[in-house]
Amino acid sequence: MSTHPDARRVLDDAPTQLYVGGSWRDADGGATMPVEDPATGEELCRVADASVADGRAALDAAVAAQADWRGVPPQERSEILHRAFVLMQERSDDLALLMTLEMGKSLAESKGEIAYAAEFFRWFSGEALRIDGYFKQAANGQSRVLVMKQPVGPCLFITPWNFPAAMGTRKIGPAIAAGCTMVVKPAEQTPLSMLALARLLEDAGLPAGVLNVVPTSSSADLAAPLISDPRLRKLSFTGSTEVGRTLISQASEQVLKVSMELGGNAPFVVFEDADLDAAVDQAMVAKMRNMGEACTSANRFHVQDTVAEEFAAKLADRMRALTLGHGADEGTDIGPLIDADQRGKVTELVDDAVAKGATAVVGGGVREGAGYFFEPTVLTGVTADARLLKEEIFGPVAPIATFHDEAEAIAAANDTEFGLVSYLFTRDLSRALRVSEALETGMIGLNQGLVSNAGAPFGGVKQSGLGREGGNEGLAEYLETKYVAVKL
Ligand SMILES: O=CCCCC(=O)O
Repeated sequence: MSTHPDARRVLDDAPTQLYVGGSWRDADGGATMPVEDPATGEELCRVADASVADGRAALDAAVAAQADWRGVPPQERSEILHRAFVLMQERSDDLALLMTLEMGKSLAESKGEIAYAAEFFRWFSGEALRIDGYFKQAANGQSRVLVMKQPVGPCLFITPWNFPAAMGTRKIGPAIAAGCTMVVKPAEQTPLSMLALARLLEDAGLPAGVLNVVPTSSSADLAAPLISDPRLRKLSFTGSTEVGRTLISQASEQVLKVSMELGGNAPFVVFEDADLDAAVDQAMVAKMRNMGEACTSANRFHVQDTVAEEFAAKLADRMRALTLGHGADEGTDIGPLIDADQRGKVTELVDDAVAKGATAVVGGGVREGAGYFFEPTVLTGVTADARLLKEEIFGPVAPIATFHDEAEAIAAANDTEFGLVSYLFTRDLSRALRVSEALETGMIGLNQGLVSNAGAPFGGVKQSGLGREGGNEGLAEYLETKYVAVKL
């Protein structure tokens, strides 16, 4: 258990029941599941473990609330979101500590995530006021075209453990703005942050039944009947491509609208004309944010051969200087990975690269002792057949490969079935635009290692997903377009 002076209080105050139809209640039969501290492996508390029947009750509540909720004026929906934004800032310290306890990231990172998560409430409180349509004369002058936007209807959100608040608010924010009701199934490892968000939205005045939260240890069993229920109108998921594929196929039965934020394999491309120190600074952000447990994480570094050695040495120095520890402890830079499975996968990928000829300049293995720690690692001499160039690492490991010219860099960057984000470092404007046009990803960090922004369209191409979250595009995902042909 963390020695942070507020840890016990924050855990004792945290809601641990299901939130359904505006009431807090136990799961069917009183079932509970443990929440573990990944830094120590200890049980922090127990949370209600929703059954299939609890999931159905949550959808019943969302369906029952939909008719009234869509009639609530945009200004009221906007004000609820704005109050939620303010409350999130007021509660930031406690929400961040709760997140660190259940997820492991450092307190500074958790505070950063709470601030980022709150921005989705602020952004969509504005967007709620800008839902429009249009009226025009038909081309032949004989009739009129009236176009209106309406809420899609009840949604199911399946959210991940790596950003337990922000991946929720960027679905919940636009759904509230558009007038949709929802059921949220948070990740089994991190239910506390989502339940705390439900309490916050209740305090912000969100009417009963608009948001329902059902943590469960039986995700697939709970989700499947909801996805095949004809009353559900939309499914939004953030997580692996493998699970996303299954969900898309289940959703096809009812021709559900889907938004999928799936896996990534982000290339971080450094040309010899880049500002190398700035590139190293941004590499630390792109690689080490969230201990590398992010779909946006720089998965592989492609560095021009003339500067690769210098880049690797500078990156290794920065990685060596990081302090591993409990996320709630003063001075911790890097927390643990989420669980033994995740750490096992990272270990396997690093061992594979080393067996095929890579060298660990720093790190390379697990940190022994309690918790799921993995050392910050830089690998050089990574061969083209190493699995970690193709698979998402989701850990603090930076493999460095080299390229000779621009064409080779683009080919290497695009050599993946994923297409979420690329990072590109160059001081040559023409090259920056040329390469940006050639990169097959939904987002590009140009001379910066972070693309996240509530006001921008986040999302991928290829097998990284469908749809966009954030920006104006994020609201459109929750609106249907209806056209009325008007005979004068
Ligand atoms: O795993 C994906 C998380 C994306 C976090 C972000 O929005 O930056």
